[in-house]
Amino acid sequence: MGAIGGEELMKWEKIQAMSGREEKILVLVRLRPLSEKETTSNEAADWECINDTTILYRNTLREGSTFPSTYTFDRVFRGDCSTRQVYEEGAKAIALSVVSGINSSIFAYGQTSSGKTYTMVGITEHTVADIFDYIHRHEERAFVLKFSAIEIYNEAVRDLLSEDNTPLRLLDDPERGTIVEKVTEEILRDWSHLKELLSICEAQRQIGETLLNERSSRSHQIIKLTIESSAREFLGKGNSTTLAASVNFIDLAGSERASQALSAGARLKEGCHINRSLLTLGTVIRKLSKGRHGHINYRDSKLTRILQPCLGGNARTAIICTLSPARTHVEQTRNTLLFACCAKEVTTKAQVNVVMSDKALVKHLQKELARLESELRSPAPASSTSDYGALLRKKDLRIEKMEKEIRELTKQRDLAESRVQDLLRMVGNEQNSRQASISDHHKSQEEDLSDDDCSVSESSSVAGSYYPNGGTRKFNNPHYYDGDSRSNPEDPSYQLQNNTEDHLSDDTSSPVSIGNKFIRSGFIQSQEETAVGTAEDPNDYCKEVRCIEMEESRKNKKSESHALRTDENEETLALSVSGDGDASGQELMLTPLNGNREAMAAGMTSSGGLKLTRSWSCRANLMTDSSFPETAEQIESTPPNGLEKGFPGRPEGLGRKFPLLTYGSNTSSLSRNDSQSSFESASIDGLRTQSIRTSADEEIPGIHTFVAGLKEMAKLDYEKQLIDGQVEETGRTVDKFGKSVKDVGVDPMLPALETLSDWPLEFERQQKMILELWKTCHVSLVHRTYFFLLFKGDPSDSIYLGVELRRLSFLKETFSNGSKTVEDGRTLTLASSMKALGREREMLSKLMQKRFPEAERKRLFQRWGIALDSKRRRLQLANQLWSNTNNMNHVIESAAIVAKLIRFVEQGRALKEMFGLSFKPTLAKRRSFSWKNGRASLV
Ligand SMILES: Nc1ncnc2c1ncn2[C@@H]1O[C@H](COP(=O)(O)OP(=O)(O)OP(=O)(O)O)[C@@H](O)[C@H]1O
Repeated sequence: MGAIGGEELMKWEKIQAMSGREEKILVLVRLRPLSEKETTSNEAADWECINDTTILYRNTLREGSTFPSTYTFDRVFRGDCSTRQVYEEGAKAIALSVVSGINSSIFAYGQTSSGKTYTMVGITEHTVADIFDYIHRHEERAFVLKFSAIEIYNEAVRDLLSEDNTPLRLLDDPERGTIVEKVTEEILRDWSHLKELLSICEAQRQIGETLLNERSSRSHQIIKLTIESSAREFLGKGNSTTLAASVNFIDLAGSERASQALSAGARLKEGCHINRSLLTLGTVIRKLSKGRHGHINYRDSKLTRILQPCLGGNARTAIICTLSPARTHVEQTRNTLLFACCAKEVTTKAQVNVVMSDKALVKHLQKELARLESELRSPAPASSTSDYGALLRKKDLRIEKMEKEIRELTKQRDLAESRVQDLLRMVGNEQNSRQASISDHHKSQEEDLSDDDCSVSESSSVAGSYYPNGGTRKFNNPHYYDGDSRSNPEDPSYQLQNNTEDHLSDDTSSPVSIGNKFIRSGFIQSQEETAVGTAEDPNDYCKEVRCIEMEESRKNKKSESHALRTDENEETLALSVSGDGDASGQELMLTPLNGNREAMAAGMTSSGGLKLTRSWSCRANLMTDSSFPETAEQIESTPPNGLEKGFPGRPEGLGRKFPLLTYGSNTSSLSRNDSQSSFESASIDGLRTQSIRTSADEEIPGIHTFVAGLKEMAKLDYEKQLIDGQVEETGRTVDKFGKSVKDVGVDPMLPALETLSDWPLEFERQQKMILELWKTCHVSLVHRTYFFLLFKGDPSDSIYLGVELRRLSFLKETFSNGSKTVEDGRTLTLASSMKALGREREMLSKLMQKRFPEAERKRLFQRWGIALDSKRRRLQLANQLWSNTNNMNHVIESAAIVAKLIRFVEQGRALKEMFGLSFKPTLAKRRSFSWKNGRASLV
């Protein structure tokens, strides 16, 4: 015995030498035949496989030339191909890599009913049958086969082989990456046993589905087969090598858009999560297809976290895209093909996974040593000088490669160390802030009575310091922001405002305790990672949150250290927070860049702080110090844009999906999110409430959630228009101004947006309407601030502005009729919205104590015309915020103050791009638009 089997060793050395090569994901397309139903309803089949690699769209006349008519992939399968053929000629080579110790995965992607499950069941069975066959032919080796099955539904992971329905947690293992905790594994003994398990699995799925509204296509199912094999001869003798790899069979949820299958409430929530996983998958594939530059957002969904190795990592991967040929599904088919095209470009680098016993490793090294020694001893033949040269070059290359690896590893180590440092610091900060918030809470309770502005709990502060004409203008005129005085009393919005918001915002009868919420702040972000109603361990939150926190803190640091670049000829406002460490001397300023020197002279003391560029139309106001010239009637009489007619105006329509603007009567508390710098008014976002809330009292979704809600809404809105026929099949939205906007920003796979020809003017107009409607509908100030800071006039903002306008118009109409709307089981009325806004103002007033040092607060009070000896000065200020939507200075400064209060760190375009809200136009020349461009429309 003694020596490890030479043959054995050679074998895995050979396999290892083969591994580590980059290869592209194999993309297969399978067209199913028309279903019986489709045939009965005389559906036309528009797609045809014209050879083994090309699929053709036959109906090009109908679509014009907007889309390509042929698509080429590694292999395409016609409707009459069997699953056996798809396996043999497509997936088999990849799937069976697993027996050589190489991880592999087979995905099925496509819309509902396109044949994903039909295909995957067959592929799984054929693979397992072949694996068993392989095992029988290799009796010299011992195999252990394990089988597990999980389902991801609404971002909750469930073990399909366990009776226990408790959602499973994801854990980050330093060696194995993200793993699912405690997945039941069945040891497989034969194929029929697998069949049995598959049927158990299927039965479980069906039971689960029944519970989950019978929506089979809503979940992602991952079946994993792990194979460990070692030479039987050496088993148990401590000197064997083991190959260990897994093959994953992934039956993804239907890729169709949520609104086509879902309506509201739980279904909407479901769709939202499905979208989250599928959208993230789409984004990840799209980013990977462009090369592995920059951050890949695997961690944004459970699906991509679990499947990270299969997407660009250590695995061989095949994606089977299933298609329906029916004409009515053309859009979904196109989307699937678009996904397939991106997937084609993604590369993975699979390695052979060898687990070597210590003894085997020692033997291997001894052998290697002996070989090198003998090479040294026996001089090479004289003729082989050139061989030496080649060898030397090879070695040099190897050394270079190893040095690179060392550098990479050192970098990783440094990063890990700095993360640990960050974590330690964070833990320390959290403890400090916990204590601070507890004491603040007590203080603020006392202060509610006395409103004594003397305590300072934080070292930075905010006070608008930029004023038109370069001077420091005192806001000592209480009517300075009183835009309402010019409103038309006939105007329903005027009535709404005057009857309600003003007096309600003074309502301080229900103080909200936030002290305890501050303590939990570090956990907020993690809830985005958490399923609704899942009882995940708080440690899990903690773990996930901290990663995000570190990410955030890095981002924050970055944004604090450099100002955003803007076009040189673009006059831009910068919002600067100085950070010189002196609490009393710190200021947040609205500062003009490139164009208003007087303002710079007016006490601008920024010291390399955070700068927020913005391009909402403010120049006119800055220059003229006047309010909007338009009266409320003019604004009112501005015709709604053409898309308004698609507005459903009924609770079960799009109106039900207006979470961003709805005010729940049952969400009464507000709190702070330190990690995300966000702050949510009571019920800003129904979607968010549905998606990530574990306790309504404790959660404050941040900007990520806000953005997720926006995107979802934009998507639903688009789909609504599609259904109503306002969007052509080509994906163009036509509004009454005759402009067309391509369907982008709605689908992550669609890359382009056409610039509106006179977008700057249109932006001005829509912006004004939105500002008015926000006030009329008592929209959360935090929502307004997020929106205002995110959408600054880029052409790609048009989608979001349009959606916002339609939602607000619906809400206004609902409220002015005295009607209510139901959103996710909550009844929303004008009164509940006003109440929520009142609570939000109160909460913001409390945060002022924490965020602004005393001197800063005083300055703010003076600027906003609040007597320093008056009672409840902070609340007075909070009540003034966003109260005059006609005055852009007011709006800007209100946004600045709220941003500071909620610790919103705006990172300009980067932020939007980070969230995937920005989409570059391709056809028309992109026009840079800033407040400078918008001037004409305002003066
Ligand atoms: N290639 C095919 N040949 C014949 N029938 C097919 C084919 N593909 C799918 N079907 C049939 O179409 C129907 C829908 O297929 P399947 O359930 O696999 O779709 P799916 O994409 O998995 O849908 P979901 O997303 O809802 O799970 C089934 O009745 C199936 O038998």
